[in-house]
Amino acid sequence: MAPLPGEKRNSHGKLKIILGVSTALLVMVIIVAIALTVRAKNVRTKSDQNDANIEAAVMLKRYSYESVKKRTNSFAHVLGKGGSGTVCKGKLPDTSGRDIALKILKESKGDGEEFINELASMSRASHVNIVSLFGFCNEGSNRAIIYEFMPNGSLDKFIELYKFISKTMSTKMDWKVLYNIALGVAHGLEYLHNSCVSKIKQRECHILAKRERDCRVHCS
Ligand SMILES: Nc1ncnc2c1ncn2[C@@H]1O[C@H](COP(=O)(O)OP(=O)(O)OP(=O)(O)O)[C@@H](O)[C@H]1O
Repeated sequence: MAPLPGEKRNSHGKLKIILGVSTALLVMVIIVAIALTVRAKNVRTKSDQNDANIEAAVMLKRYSYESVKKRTNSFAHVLGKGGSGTVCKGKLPDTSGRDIALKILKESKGDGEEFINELASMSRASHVNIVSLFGFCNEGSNRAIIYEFMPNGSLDKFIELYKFISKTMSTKMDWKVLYNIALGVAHGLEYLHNSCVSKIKQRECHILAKRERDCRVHCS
């Protein structure tokens, strides 16, 4: 049965309403999608700028947690443990592949401002008798500091080993070696004391041995 003229007008009207609503919905979806894309881009740009600002402030390279985890073989080789974290051996996540000691800080709270400020003051200390900083990682609660690797570890253990070797080989300890170690450490401490890096003066310092005659002050 053919539709009555009134029914036909009615279904045309319904179609127009459906088309109108669908077009409005489509336009809304497009606007929301564009707004979300622009917002995500702004957030990304802001976070990139933030990363660049942090790197500039601390004058150190920032590495991702993933890259340091990979280059320390998932923190497999533990060198030692301190009050604030664990130190692992690894390689610098760059093409140099230099040996590093990575200090993974215990789960840390806060927005990391204090961590960044401390890194900034530590990174300003540069001296031949101070253990160098190579970089850092700051991803949420995953925070780590990358130091140059000191193959002979802490000086007290190195001296013990040196004493042991001298004893077993019936040789005398070379006082020149000890004198050079003491001189290097004194130079490092003197630099820290007289440099303008005020915050470092309040830090705990240890002596680590790189080679027989090359010991450096390590501020952790
Ligand atoms: N750069 C490094 N190279 C080689 N070994 C290291 C290095 N840094 C630390 N270690 C080893 O890890 C151990 C712990 O170092 P860490 O800096 O955590 O000591 P700490 O000063 O007692 O720590 P904290 O200040 O957190 O109490 C050291 O005694 C040393 O054996």
